[in-house]
Amino acid sequence: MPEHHPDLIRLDQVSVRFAREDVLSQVSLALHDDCITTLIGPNGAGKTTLVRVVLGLIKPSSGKLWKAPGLRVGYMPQKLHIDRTMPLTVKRFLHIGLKPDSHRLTQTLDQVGAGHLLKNSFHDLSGGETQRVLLARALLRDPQLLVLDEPVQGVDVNGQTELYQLISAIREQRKCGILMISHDLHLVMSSTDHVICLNRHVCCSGHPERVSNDPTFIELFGRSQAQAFALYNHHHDHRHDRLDSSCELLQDVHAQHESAKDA
Ligand SMILES: Nc1ncnc2c1ncn2[C@@H]1O[C@H](COP(=O)(O)OP(=O)(O)OP(=O)(O)O)[C@@H](O)[C@H]1O
Repeated sequence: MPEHHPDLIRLDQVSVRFAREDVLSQVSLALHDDCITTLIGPNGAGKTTLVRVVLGLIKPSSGKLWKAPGLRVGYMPQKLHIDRTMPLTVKRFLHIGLKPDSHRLTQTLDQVGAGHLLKNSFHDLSGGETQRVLLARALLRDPQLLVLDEPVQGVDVNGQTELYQLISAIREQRKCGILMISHDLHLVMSSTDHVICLNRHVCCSGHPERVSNDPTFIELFGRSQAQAFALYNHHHDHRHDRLDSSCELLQDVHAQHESAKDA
């Protein structure tokens, strides 16, 4: 990782234990300004748990977590369940718990290609539109670190590529750090600076190319996946060195729902 990119967060030998089982074991990592770090690993590998540690939603059972003082974090959750009986436009959704002025709101929605959705019902958005609105919500915090938990979930293949391109563009424009969970190695590798391959512990980490050739990566994902990536990596020709907590949000949504019921 380039040394001129300051650390935003450092984990030192962090372990998380649920019901006497180590879900994370002695994980050490650093997240940097203006760098995309992609977290990969099989189901149940502890990826979301690690993200929740980074967000401060889970306290490590042991080890240390350091955050840059005053760090602003924007979080795009994997899923968000909002009661459909609650009428909710995109505009209202983006105001919950945040107080963006209308210029900033419009500007941010435009940045994610969702400016035309402002007055639409949040419930009726497509998968890709929902992800863009969730991304806009994370960006409204003007984050120094953007944390994206499977940002293309529920999006069709073309939409996935567009969303990953959008994430790269956001990093280019804002120079923020990005931590992203992804299963789409072939789509994200070209814009990723650093890959962490997790299976409850860090199996291997580093530059995408190095990780794809690591025996533990091949063991975890299979040779065909590794070869598919190697092929992709061989053919592309661009540079590698340049790419709110859902709990809070849900609490805010429920508070609004309760006050709407009381009114
Ligand atoms: N609060 C909890 N209490 C007990 N066990 C938990 C808790 N949260 C997660 N786990 C367990 O920890 C393990 C890792 O879960 P986690 O959601 O972090 O994995 P993941 O890598 O994000 O998986 P996926 O790719 O399927 O989303 C799983 O076995 C899960 O059941």
